[in-house]
Amino acid sequence: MSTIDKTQQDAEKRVAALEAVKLIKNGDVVGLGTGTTATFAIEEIGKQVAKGLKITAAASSKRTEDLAKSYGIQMLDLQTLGSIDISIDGADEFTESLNLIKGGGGALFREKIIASLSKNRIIVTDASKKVAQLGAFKVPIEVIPLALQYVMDQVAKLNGTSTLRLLNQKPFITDNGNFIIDADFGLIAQAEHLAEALNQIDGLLAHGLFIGLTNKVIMAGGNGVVVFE
Ligand SMILES: O=C[C@H](O)[C@H](O)[C@H](O)COP(=O)(O)O
Repeated sequence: MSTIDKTQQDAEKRVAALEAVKLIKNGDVVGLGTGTTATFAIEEIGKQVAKGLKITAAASSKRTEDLAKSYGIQMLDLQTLGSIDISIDGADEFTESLNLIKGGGGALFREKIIASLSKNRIIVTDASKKVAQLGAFKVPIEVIPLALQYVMDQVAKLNGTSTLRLLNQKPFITDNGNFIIDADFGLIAQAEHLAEALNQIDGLLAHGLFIGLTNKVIMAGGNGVVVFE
């Protein structure tokens, strides 16, 4: 991607994020996503908190938690939360039917917990994330390390090709101490079925197919903001 494209994409991410933050009300418990788009939302929430917005929040990753704290946002422990009023997060791909692939940043497990707890799940994206069919982006899968080969073999039975995610030539380690494999299933004809099949695999902590976990996608593109709900 050229610098101009990246600048345009960042501008779109920011517009979408700011639009989502307008939905937050005083007193809300807010779920904070992870990634570059969620970061724009967290920065804006921080500005609103400085101006007097009263909220508490839960983070989907250590880096989000650190960022939110740096903006003075009061953080809650996800472990003790029974419900979240609104969550704002990014996505790697989405369809008009509001199915997503998430986990490009490796935060999918906590993001899924936040989405599951949340009453109003908002996804913010630039226009590049909209697809007719999921699957050009590989499906991130968080795996308990000792089950790595087993999970890769099960993924192969579902016609997926697994690649262990690396960082500095070592396995990428999630906030939960696990590995990520990026699984290529090609274009996914029936995302619901694949999600169900992946859910059955022991040792697979979470996969990046988010099915029925989104209320609204706010997408910003060259022609302004489009909302899918
Ligand atoms: O684990 C990371 C998350 O699922 C992100 O929301 C996703 O990867 C999109 O990230 P970004 O907003 O940086 O494109």
